[in-house]
Amino acid sequence: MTLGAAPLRIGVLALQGDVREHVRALEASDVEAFGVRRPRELDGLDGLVLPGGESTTIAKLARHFEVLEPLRACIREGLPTFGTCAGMILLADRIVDGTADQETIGGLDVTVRRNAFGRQVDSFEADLEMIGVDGSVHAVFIRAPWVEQVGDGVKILAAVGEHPVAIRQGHLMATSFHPEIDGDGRVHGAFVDLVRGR
Ligand SMILES: NC(=O)CC[C@H](N)C(=O)O
Repeated sequence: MTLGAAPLRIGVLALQGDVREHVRALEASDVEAFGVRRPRELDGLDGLVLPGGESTTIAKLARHFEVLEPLRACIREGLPTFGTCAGMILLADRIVDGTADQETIGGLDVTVRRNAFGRQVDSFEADLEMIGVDGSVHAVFIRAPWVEQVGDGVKILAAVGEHPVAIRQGHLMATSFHPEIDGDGRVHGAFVDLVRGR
């Protein structure tokens, strides 16, 4: 008899945003998923999701809970991490239209523009082709960022017009949209594949 491997453990940063929906979407890929907030809860994770919400608020809360530096350290050390919407902004090394004192966690060699699609199209939905996901992805954008400039190591997985909205750089992945809304878990599945591959 062989023993089954322990399921992967994936944390969802639970400072703000739709944590429960991310947990559910991850569970569709047979992983153990749960909210994390304290530095010690990052110990032993196989992967991490940074949800959408308000990037300025999440960064401030991360400072308050003294988890900002531990998050930076985990990402530097190679923890596979998936940022969605505000989570994409938090993973970006550079942002445009942030607030004056806005901090990010960083790690992705990209410039991300906040609220990029403008007031006319504050929120919209689109069916996209995305590298690594079979079939089209129904993507929900809510005051979403786009990727304005990418470094050499960044692979563009999906775009709206000429604007990248899903990217990967090594152990990091990010989408401008909210795959936990209206999704069927396939985008989270692509992230779980990334985690399994590392
Ligand atoms: N849905 C979202 O996560 C919106 C992101 C938000 N506009 C920000 O700047 O953080």
